[in-house]
Amino acid sequence: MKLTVCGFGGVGCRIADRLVAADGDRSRSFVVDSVALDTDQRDLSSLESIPDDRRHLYGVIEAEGAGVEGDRSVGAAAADSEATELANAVDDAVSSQTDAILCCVGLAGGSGATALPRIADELRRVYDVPVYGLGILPAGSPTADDGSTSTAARNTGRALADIGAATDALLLFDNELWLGSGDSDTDPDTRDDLNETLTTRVAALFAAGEGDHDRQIAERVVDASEVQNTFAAGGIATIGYASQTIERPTESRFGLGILEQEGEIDDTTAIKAIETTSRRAVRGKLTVEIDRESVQRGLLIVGGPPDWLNRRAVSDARSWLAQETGSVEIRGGDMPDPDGDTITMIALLTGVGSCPRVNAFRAAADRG
Ligand SMILES: Nc1nc2c(ncn2[C@@H]2O[C@H](COP(=O)(O)OP(=O)(O)OP(=O)(O)O)[C@@H](O)[C@H]2O)c(=O)[nH]1
Repeated sequence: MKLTVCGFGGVGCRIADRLVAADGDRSRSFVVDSVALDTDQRDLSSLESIPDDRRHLYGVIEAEGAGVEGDRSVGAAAADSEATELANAVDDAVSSQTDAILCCVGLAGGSGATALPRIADELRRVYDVPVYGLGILPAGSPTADDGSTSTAARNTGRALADIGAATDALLLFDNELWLGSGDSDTDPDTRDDLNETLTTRVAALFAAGEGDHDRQIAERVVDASEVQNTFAAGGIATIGYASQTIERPTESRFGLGILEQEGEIDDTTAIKAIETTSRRAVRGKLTVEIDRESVQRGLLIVGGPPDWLNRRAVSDARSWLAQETGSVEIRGGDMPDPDGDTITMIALLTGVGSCPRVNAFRAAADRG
């Protein structure tokens, strides 16, 4: 599925930048073009993969090129004063190839989270393609023991409401869930690790439907419309991901290990590998923790060498996901990788009705 990737604010631009870099590293390309919009000149300059002419500093009068330090009212004023320029900047990065526009943002900040809903509204009015949000929840509890709430928590609650309403679906990543103990999500090394974890999952999902230079055609290739139809449930979305290294069996033609060649894999081994990987993807850590029974739609993508993609096992894994989520709309697809040595499972769960962290941030915003 081909994306125009947009970064809004410091966090959003860093993540968009990582996605563009990840796209350059893989054989299946999913990025059509990219754009970075921020009020902070230093953050914009530190990007590595989004081209210079796609980086736009805005709100110089309001923020003086130094960001807004979490102040949503300054961020909103900056976005309002240059709304047309920002929309035009995204416009330049959208082409006839674009299947969807992905808007990345840190929900706790002041610039990106206030600019995104304004621009997303405009993009949805102009384009036929869906506009998806990719939002980062900050680490930490939204409410302190004494009942007080931080600016970051209140900002996040407000951003969830605004961006949720302005986009076709909002994919979330929760820093708290993925943070090692004692780490802080403001530490540059830690946030690079978080961004890597996120990028791996998001890139795997969107690259899944893209051709691998016509190598091997899957029996059931993931189509951009499958991803779009899954996201069409709307609301909150999350990704589950697991991969398992497989050992290809070898046999020797003359015994005693002479002239070893690849042997056939037996069904039981392939079925077991797909079963365990799908369970790990869905029951393991998602990008944001949700109540799995509140999912409306799901997409399960299975990647690996074609002879390991056992039809029955793949179909059983989908049925299992339907049971696990109580959803009747589970789509599926293959991502064959003839030279690969891993089974990869990507589970996209959408239309989430219950997400405890989202509820907690919304409550913090209501209280504040
Ligand atoms: N996953 C991730 N989280 C980050 C990153 N940088 C910051 N955060 C988290 O996002 C929160 C907000 O960070 P800020 O730096 O204020 O956000 P920002 O995007 O620069 O803000 P604006 O540019 O005003 O939109 C931080 O408190 C961290 O919780 C990052 O690169 N990746």
